[in-house]
Amino acid sequence: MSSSLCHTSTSSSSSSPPYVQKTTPKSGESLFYTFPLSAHTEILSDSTFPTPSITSDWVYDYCASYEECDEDEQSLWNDLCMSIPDSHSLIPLITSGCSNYITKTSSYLELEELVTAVKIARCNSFSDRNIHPVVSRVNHSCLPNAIYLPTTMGCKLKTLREVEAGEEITISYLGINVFTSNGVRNSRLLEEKFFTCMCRRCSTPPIENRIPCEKCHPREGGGLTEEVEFEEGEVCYGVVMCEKCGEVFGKESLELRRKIEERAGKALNDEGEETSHRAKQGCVGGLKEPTSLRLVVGTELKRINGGLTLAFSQSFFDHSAISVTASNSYVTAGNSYAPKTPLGSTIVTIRYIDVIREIHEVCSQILGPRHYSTALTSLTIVDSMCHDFNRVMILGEKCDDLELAECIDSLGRVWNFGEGVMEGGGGLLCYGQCLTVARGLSVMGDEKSVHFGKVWAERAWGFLEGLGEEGERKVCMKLMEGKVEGEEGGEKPSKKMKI
Ligand SMILES: C[S@@+](CC[C@H](N)C(=O)[O-])C[C@H]1O[C@@H](n2cnc3c(N)ncnc32)[C@H](O)[C@@H]1O
Repeated sequence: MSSSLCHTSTSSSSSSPPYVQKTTPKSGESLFYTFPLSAHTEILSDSTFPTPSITSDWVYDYCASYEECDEDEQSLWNDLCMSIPDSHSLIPLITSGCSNYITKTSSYLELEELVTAVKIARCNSFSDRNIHPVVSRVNHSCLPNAIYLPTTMGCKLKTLREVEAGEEITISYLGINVFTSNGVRNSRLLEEKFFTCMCRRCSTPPIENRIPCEKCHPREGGGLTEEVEFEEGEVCYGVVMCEKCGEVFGKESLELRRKIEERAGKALNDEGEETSHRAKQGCVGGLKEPTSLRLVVGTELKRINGGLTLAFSQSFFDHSAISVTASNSYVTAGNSYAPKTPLGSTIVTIRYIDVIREIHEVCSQILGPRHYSTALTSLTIVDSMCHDFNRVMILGEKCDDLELAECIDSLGRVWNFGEGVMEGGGGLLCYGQCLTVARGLSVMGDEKSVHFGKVWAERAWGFLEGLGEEGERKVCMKLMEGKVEGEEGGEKPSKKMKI
């Protein structure tokens, strides 16, 4: 598409907006843009409704007959109340033609009405509180062509790629989970937004959860080694069947993999209420500072087919650390607090990031490098390292070169994963971390590092050019010119990650 033919601004000379709202059979009211748009163009900006809140108290107050409900109904009420964040918006009720609910403030709502109202609020609000008159009509796609960006007064939508005239505008409601498998994405959408997505990505075979074949993969007696992992030419992958030898993955093996995947997902999504709320809808996510968790470490050995011996703590599947080993012994990677007694159990305190490191090790060895759990746990580790690098650089010091090299190595794989799963997904997934390593390399000061710093800055620029904040863009531009951090009053970039 020629960019000269593309619409570049939302300020159309005609009085009607350059988009139309139409009803589609698959997803209800939808937004279509009338003109072609180039990548990273502002589509529209929107206001936010004032947001009176529906609190748990509110729900109880307006329950018609809680006292009169039978036990099952009361339990439904209780679940409903538990599920309402305190700042939930009342406005969706108005926008969805439920304004009669508002006028009923002096009377009570029936349970069924309220359940409907809360569902409407759930489906239409951003960050669990903001309703936007136009943007709340934008549907979801797992291959979105637009991104939601909050602003001080409301929000705006920008294109992620070129959009053809008359094409539907879509965003992702999934935050970082848009990089997960078809099954995970859809169970989240069903649970949180009450629909099943049927976008192009959902109807094609998944690539985000491919696992190495147990039969033709050379890993007798243990997990994959880093060395083997990345000789991708020799490694065969499949979701339920190996693409090369046709071996069907056994039930037990898939079950174990599913459990590991679930555990990783739980760790990634449980890291903080704030983060998971932010990641729920719209596109702003973010990884929090590592927090401490109390862990129960117990160990048992389990043999699965293919000669792989896995020693894992039972509590790994609840909230704990895990160990992988090649033989009958076991190790507790990086966890000096853990007891060396198999089947024993004790309570230890371990940092969140250390749990992620252990889970990542398991994901990497059992699920392989192409699996989203491996990539996303790796991203969390990279993000944590970037936090540390930023702290060091604020003090005017250089990053530890070995740590920086390790971080860059992992970031390269995360980037490739993002690019493979979604077009332009590398930037979407990790542009902030790319910028940090670019700074780290630039601060190193030698010619080679500065050169590689430019390469990483260019990667970040692919996203930041049209979608980043001004401060980030300035820093990125300086790094692309090969200017060392701090020169000419270079600003510190935000370490925040946006999804
Ligand atoms: C924020 S609203 C979007 C506007 C909505 N289509 C309407 O009619 O008001 C979210 C709701 O739209 C529907 N929806 C959004 N994306 C969808 C998709 N990819 N497939 C099916 N339904 C979708 C679901 O009912 C979802 O709960």
